[in-house]
Amino acid sequence: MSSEAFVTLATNDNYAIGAMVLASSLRKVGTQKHLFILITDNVSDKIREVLNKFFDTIQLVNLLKSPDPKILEALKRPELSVTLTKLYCWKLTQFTKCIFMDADTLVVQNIDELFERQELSAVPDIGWPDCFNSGVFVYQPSEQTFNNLIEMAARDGSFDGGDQGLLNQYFSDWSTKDIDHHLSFIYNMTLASTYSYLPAFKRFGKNVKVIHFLGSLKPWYCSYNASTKKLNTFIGNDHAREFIEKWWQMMVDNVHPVIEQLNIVGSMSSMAISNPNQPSSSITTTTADDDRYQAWQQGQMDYLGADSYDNIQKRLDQSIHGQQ
Ligand SMILES: O=c1ccn([C@@H]2O[C@H](COP(=O)(O)OP(=O)(O)O[C@H]3O[C@H](CO)[C@@H](O)[C@H](O)[C@H]3O)[C@@H](O)[C@H]2O)c(=O)[nH]1
Ligand SMILES: [Mn+2]
Repeated sequence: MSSEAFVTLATNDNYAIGAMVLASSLRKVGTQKHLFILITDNVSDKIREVLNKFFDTIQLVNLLKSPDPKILEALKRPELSVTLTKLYCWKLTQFTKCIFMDADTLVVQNIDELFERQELSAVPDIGWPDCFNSGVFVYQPSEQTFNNLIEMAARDGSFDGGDQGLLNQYFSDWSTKDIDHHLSFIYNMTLASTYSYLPAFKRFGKNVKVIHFLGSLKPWYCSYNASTKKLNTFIGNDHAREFIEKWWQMMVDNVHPVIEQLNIVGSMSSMAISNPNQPSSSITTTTADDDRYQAWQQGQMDYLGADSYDNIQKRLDQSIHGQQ
């Protein structure tokens, strides 16, 4: 077994779909590295079956039942539970070096060269470039580091309530200590950069190796027409659209056939690709009925049903009008 791995995390079926697309994209660019996913109880059995086809190892972690008192102490802050799950990647000491990638990333060129970098290497966050973005990072598994991180989470919390704040607190000299720990932006290009610095994107965009769909508009919330290879509705610039369509094309070409082969589309009563911020009833697509199944066969996949546009619109309204 290779001693180096790409590691991701999914705590629900939505992110698991993202993880499958990520894994497909990694294989498509020819990596031979181990593909590893951490999941929690909430990932459905059907989706786990599909994940098996994409990942070499699926590891279930269940923090809530963890016997470790330090973890339970930290879990008094429920919003940290997902954060702590990501930290579990440090426990994979069967590997000497790993690259953690968020489930909302897509690889478009081989990135195996990152295994030559040291812990902790990452890309500056475009919101505050003295902090790194924790969507892609090179690290070295270690029980000691894991314990230190959990201790810090329990003691100090995280300044942004997520793993990114905590990791930046822990690796606090990242921005000043060693420039070799700064990865090029091409390893974690966030879509917002196509809005905030378009000329740079036009000049360097072709070099991009990893796209990160950071923020609340995840590709799986968009509705895509596989016949026209276009998003059905999309508010945003053409570059962002192009990347989301790339994600969807990977989904249609590599993930959907596996789901179909396992006969999940026909047998599932509902496929809950839902947004945790919205009531799930309004955005659950029932795939069992014949009409939906036929639509799938014709490439008309609309995971979120007709309501997806409304939900995106609502979220955009919230950000434009500043309502939380
Ligand atoms: O309900 C959830 C939420 C997140 N994740 C996993 O955690 C990652 C991070 O969440 P994400 O929604 O991708 O966050 P971002 O929109 O990317 O926001 C930023 O803030 C997060 C919290 O600090 C960091 O984890 C991210 O790396 C950083 O890019 C995901 O990709 C998944 O792998 C789940 O499995 N389930
Ligand atoms: Mn992310």
